[in-house]
Amino acid sequence: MTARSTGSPSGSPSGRPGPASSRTTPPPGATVPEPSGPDRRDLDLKLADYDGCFGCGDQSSDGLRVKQTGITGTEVTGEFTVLEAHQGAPGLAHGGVLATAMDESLGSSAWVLGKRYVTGRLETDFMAPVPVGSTVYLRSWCTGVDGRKAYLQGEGRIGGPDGPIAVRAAALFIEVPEEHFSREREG
Ligand SMILES: CCCCCCCCCCCCCC(=O)SCCNC(=O)CCNC(=O)[C@H](O)C(C)(C)COP(=O)(O)OP(=O)(O)OC[C@H]1O[C@@H](n2cnc3c(N)ncnc32)[C@H](O)[C@@H]1OP(=O)(O)O
Repeated sequence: MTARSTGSPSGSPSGRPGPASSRTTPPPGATVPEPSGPDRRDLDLKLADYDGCFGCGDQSSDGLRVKQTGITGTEVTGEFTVLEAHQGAPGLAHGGVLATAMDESLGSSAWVLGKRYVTGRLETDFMAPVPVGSTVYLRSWCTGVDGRKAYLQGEGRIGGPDGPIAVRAAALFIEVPEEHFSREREG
């Protein structure tokens, strides 16, 4: 696997600091590997096998049903529409729903790295309220990998890929062995 240097973190469109704390910022020397995960066709097959995810599955009527729309390097784009079931304050998306959408998006970007990752830490900045009925455009990318730790950032924009930023996120994902998931199921 070849590697390139860690890119600089996303800018700060509002003058606020970026979303990443020291725990979600890659250490010096961390690199972003070339993705070795699935191509688009494999991805569709994989998702067809797994409808139960609250973030992207089709089985949960109140789930977010995030649709992944593109993969370029480690950057994954997706979108979902805010339903009434996703409200916090009347008419507005619940912050936890937006955090879940970011977890899904960041997790998809980790997934294209080609290993099994779970979210260890998730940080979010809520930048603007999101009305029910809005489509939120998600974008996440990897900022560095250091051993078992993958660092990711992402954003959700309202109404279009270039719309106003509603939420920004930074996360640390941890690589786990396959047994992680069977162990969790067995309790
Ligand atoms: C393209 C589209 C594709 C779509 C495909 C589907 C995508 C699906 C997307 C779905 C998306 C949804 C995804 C989800 O929702 S995943 C579900 C939510 N997450 C979990 O359930 C994870 C629960 N936690 C655990 O299982 C364990 O705690 C893990 C496995 C994370 C670590 O326990 P483990 O015993 O294995 O390892 P360790 O404790 O030695 O830690 C290892 C290292 O990591 C560091 N560390 C750990 N935690 C933190 C922290 N919080 N901040 C800072 N650092 C942290 C730690 O200090 C250590 O560092 P060092 O001492 O080595 O330096």
